[in-house]
Amino acid sequence: MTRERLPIQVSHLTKRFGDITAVHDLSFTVEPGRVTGFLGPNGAGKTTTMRMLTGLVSPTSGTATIGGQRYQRLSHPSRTVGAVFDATAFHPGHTARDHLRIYAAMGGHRSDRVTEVLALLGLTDAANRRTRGFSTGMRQRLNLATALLGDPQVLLLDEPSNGLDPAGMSWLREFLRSLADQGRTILVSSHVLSEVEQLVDDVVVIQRGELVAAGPWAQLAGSPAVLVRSPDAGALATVLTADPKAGPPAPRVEALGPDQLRVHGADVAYVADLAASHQLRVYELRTDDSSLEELFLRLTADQAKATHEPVGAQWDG
Ligand SMILES: Nc1ncnc2c1ncn2[C@@H]1O[C@H](COP(=O)(O)OP(=O)(O)OP(=O)(O)O)[C@@H](O)[C@H]1O
Repeated sequence: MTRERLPIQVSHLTKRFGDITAVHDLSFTVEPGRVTGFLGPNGAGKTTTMRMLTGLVSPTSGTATIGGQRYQRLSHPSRTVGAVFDATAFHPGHTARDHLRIYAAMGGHRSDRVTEVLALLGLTDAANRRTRGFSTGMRQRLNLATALLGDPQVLLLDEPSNGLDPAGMSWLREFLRSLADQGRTILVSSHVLSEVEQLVDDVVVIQRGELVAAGPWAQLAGSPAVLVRSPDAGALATVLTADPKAGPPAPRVEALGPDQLRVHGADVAYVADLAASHQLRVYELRTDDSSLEELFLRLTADQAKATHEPVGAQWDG
C-alpha cells in the first residue's frame, strides 16, 4: 500500500500560559520516513508543542500543521495522527482489550482493529489481563497500540522509552524503525539523552520553549573521537597527523597527558592499524563517549543543572 507522506511543520509557534512562555517562536520540520527525537529538559515545552499539533492546546501565535493542515482541518484526524501523552492513563481495572475497545469506539475505528493492534504490539497473551498488573514495558506497548488504532500516518509519542529496560529499548527501536520504513512520520519526545542515538534519525532540541538545534543526528553528533593511551604517544601523534592515507583532512590530535591522546576524525580501527604498522605500542584504545555529552552540554550550555551530569543522565536529575 502506498502511504501518503505527511510532514509535520511547526512555524513560529508561540504559547503563553499567563506569564509563562512555554513555547517561543519555535520552527522546525519533521520528515516522513524518519524517526525524529524531540529533546529537551523537563519543562522545555515538548508536551505543549505536541498538544498544539493535535489541537489540544491553541497556539498564542504561529502554526503547527500536519501535511500542511492544522489538526482540526484534517478530514480524518484520528486516522491521520496517533498520539499518546499520558503513559499512566489506564483504568487499573480494565483489561488491555477493554482499554483499546474504548479508544477504538471514541476514535470511530473498526472493532477488529483492537485484535490487530494487540497482535502487532505482542500483547495478544496479555489482552484479557487487567492493566493494574502491567509492567512499564507492557504499558508502553499498550500506549503504542492505542496510538496505532487508526493506522495513522503520523505518530506523536511522548516519552515512549521512559522506564524501558535494554530489551524493551531494543524492541522499541526496531518497532519505530519498521513504522518509519513504511513512510510514517514519527516524533518521539524524550528528556533522556542516552536514548537519543539509539532510536532516532533526526533530532529537534529545544530549551525554554526555543529551538537549540535541529537536523540529522549523525551530522549533529559528528563522529566520536578516539582515546589512546600509549607510551609512544608523541610518535603516534606525529604519524597520525602526517599519514597521507588519512587525508584530507588529516586527523586532529589533542595531547591529554604525556601518554594520552584524543584523536578526532579517525576511528579506532584506523588508529590501531596505523600504530601497528609503525610498531608503536598501544595500551588502551577506545571510542570517547564523552563527545556525546559534550554535544549536549554545548547545545544546552546555559542549563545549569545539565553541566554536572554524566553521559546518559536525565536532565531532571
Ligand atoms: N496548562 C498549563 N498552564 C500553565 N503552565 C503550563 C501549562 N502547560 C505547561 N505549562 C508550563 O509550560 C512549560 C513547558 O511545559 P511542557 O510540559 O510543555 O514541557 P516538557 O518539555 O514537555 O516537559 P516534560 O519533559 O517535563 O514533560 C512549563 O514551564 C510548564 O510548567
